[in-house]
Amino acid sequence: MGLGEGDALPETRLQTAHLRVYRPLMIRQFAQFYRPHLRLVFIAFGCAAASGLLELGFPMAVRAFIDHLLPRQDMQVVVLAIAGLLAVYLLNAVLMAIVTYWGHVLGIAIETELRARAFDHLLRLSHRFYDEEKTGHLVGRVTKNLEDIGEVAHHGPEDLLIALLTFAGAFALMVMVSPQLALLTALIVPIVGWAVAHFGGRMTGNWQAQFRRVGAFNARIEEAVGGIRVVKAFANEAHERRLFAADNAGYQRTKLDAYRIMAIGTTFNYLGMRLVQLVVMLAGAVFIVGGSLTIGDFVAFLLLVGVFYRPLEKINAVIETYPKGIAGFRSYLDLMATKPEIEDALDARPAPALRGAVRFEGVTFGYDPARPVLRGIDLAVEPGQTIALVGPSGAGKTTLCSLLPRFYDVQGGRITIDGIDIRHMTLASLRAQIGLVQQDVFLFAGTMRENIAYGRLGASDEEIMQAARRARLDALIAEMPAGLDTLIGERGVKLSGGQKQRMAIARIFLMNPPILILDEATSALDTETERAIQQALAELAQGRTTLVIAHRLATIRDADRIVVVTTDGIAEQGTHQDLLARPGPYRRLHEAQFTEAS
Ligand SMILES: Nc1ncnc2c1ncn2[C@@H]1O[C@H](COP(=O)(O)OP(=O)(O)OP(=O)(O)O)[C@@H](O)[C@H]1O
Repeated sequence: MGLGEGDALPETRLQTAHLRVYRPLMIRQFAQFYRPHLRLVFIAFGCAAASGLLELGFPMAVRAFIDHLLPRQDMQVVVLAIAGLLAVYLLNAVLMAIVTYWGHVLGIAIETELRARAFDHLLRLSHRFYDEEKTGHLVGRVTKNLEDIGEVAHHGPEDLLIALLTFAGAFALMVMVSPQLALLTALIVPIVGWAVAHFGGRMTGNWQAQFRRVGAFNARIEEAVGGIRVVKAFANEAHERRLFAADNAGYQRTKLDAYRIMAIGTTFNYLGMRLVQLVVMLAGAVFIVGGSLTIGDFVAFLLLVGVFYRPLEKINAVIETYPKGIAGFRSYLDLMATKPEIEDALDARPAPALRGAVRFEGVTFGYDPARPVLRGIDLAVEPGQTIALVGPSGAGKTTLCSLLPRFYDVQGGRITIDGIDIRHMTLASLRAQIGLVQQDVFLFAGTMRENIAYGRLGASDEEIMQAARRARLDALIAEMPAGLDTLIGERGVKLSGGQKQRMAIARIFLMNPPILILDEATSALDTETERAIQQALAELAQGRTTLVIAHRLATIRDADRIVVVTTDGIAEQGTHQDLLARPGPYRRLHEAQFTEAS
């Protein structure tokens, strides 16, 4: 289906990297999800098969009724036969109820499992993946895209089984009743079968497009709502509305394409089926007149044609569900095929309790390997030392620090802690020993207690309060009407910048790691808050190996060592006094800030 002009979908890595997932492989991968539910499979499919067989019996019963019972004109036998049919119907009703409920239990169990795996996979994917992807897209992949898989998981194999049974069974009976009519029917069936397969395939493609569309506007909503304060500050509502309208219209077009396919597909199927009926009626009439077919045979045959087509009709009726489920499973497979860039090595061991001797040895790294940000960096930090990283914006200070918890892996050289290459430690044990206070503090929409406790889940109230006290948050908590239970809004919007930073510091007090990375906030705070935060940070750094990314030189005078990072690497290092004494970049930076401040 063609995309209109100006209609290009945002190209993200995941979207363009659509794998060609071959059908047999896909079916095999899907089949493995049934394995833990074999009992349910047996119940649902067993009942479905039994129900299918009972359905087949009905036309034959009608045939016997017309040709053998009616001519006897014995009401007692007629009533008996109808009572027998009632019993069969009741049994069939029970079977269908079982299939409906337990079949869906099975389907939903599979859908839930897929969703859990997809979410788990998202948690495992690395920073680089998230650098490229948009949240809105990813939300769609775990929610809407998987919606109909449960339906397909339930109905797909069951319908297939019933289809096979009824096709084979009905056709055998048709041949038995009238071989000539059966042959005629068999000639027309492939046309209808082709239509179902063809339009189903086109719908699957359309659903994939719809998912991308939904992803695009989810991302748009997520950005506009997430950045609503910026949108309003620039009074750019009209601009956002226009962008959204374009996405919305794109989705509308794709959906209309779907309904066009559906309309044509349904018409084809309907006509195909009716055509068979008419041909059978015409030919049947000729055979009846010629004396080679009884009325009972004729009626039974027409009913058998109905049974024969039911699976096709069913597939057609759910033409939305199947292709949507298949497209959803493809999107799931695509996501799962994206391997986490950074994972535990096979021989990784949990790190012991670290002392914090950090060494960067000839470290080279670039987000794009062709354009390294860091080249041959050598840096050694003794346990408990505080090292301040300073230098021009974009020099790679943050990048250097993000290599330590392995948010990205070095491309050359290595990083060791206490002499162990960090790639030989398990990620969880490494990261549990590195505390990170970022410039841009992220808080979850919850209470102050929950946010502080994120540093160590399961910490007691006493421990949380102690961490809050050390982060100079106790006065604030005492002021709040709900104390620690105060809700702080999405991303902590109800807190001030300084309060958010102290929340981040409290978390790390609770976490109590031997290594610390402080990305100093650039925004200036009032002197009192600034002092409170500096005191809290100084206390936090005590006894821990600390890397501070410093923007204001005044805050790092007491650092054990100051390292000046420039785009060409480490330009110089030493104490504040040492560096000031030389006419190097530090002195220039210092003079610049000093002149600015005065
Ligand atoms: N996630 C990323 N993907 C691609 N490039 C990045 C990414 N993060 C940073 N960069 C680039 O890497 C370079 C170093 O950035 P980095 O944030 O490490 O600098 P910095 O010294 O910490 O700067 P600042 O003092 O402004 O915070 C910059 O050129 C930046 O554009």
